[in-house]
Amino acid sequence: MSKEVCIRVENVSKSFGKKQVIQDVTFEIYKGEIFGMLGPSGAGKTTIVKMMAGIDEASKGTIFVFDTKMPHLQMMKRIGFMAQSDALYNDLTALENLQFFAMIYGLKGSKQKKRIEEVAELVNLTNDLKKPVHAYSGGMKRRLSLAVALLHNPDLLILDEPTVGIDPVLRQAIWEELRRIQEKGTTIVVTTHVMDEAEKCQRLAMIRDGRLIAVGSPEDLKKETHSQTLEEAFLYFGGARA
Ligand SMILES: Nc1ncnc2c1ncn2[C@@H]1O[C@H](COP(=O)(O)OP(=O)(O)OP(=O)(O)O)[C@@H](O)[C@H]1O
Repeated sequence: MSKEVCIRVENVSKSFGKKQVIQDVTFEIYKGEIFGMLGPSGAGKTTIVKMMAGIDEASKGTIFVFDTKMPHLQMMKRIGFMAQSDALYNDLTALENLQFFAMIYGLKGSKQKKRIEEVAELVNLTNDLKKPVHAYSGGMKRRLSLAVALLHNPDLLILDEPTVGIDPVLRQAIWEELRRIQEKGTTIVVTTHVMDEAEKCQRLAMIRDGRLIAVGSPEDLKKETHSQTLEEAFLYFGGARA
């Protein structure tokens, strides 16, 4: 794997009104890796990935994606973002949803058709495209959201809790898909509060109370803290900083 930088988070803080929720966070994500953002609910994972995706702006500090300061409209076209709640049109079929978002990305005609077929195949929804989304299960909606995020072939894919509410079998299928996408050279950022998912990432950032408490590969983070599990390592780093 190359060590070229995809995302550089530099001294980033974020406040909502008087409440500071991200405190001077600095780390890098390399091109082509699956990078995890691990932390409990409310730690600040969503806030950080939204700033990476250019949906929100840092109050202090800077985020660079492919050396471009975010937010940046052109760069956002190279990013696929899957939010925590599915932003789908329930009354439309899955195919119509994909066609709608493809149009927004400027994909038309035979190119659009081909790309929709590809992403549907990738998330295993080829045979369910004609169903209205309101007839979809939660897991199918997540997979359709992933397909939407992949439509424009992004160089960077940012997924906010992609497998929440998804059963273990589907969760495994999604991870297999992510690895396939990674093999094509895409950098993937995934937020999670689940330790076994964090284990699947090449490297991860541990976030607690808006602070970066550790960053490294799951192996290194465990070794460094003489821990058997990532959970133990997380508690160690959290406690060491408290
Ligand atoms: N728009 C907002 N206005 C005010 N506070 C906010 C806003 N968005 C997030 N926060 C606060 O920022 C903190 C971090 O929230 P964030 O959603 O980033 O955490 P998270 O780690 O992604 O949690 P979860 O796993 O539950 O999604 C929380 O205290 C949250 O209440």
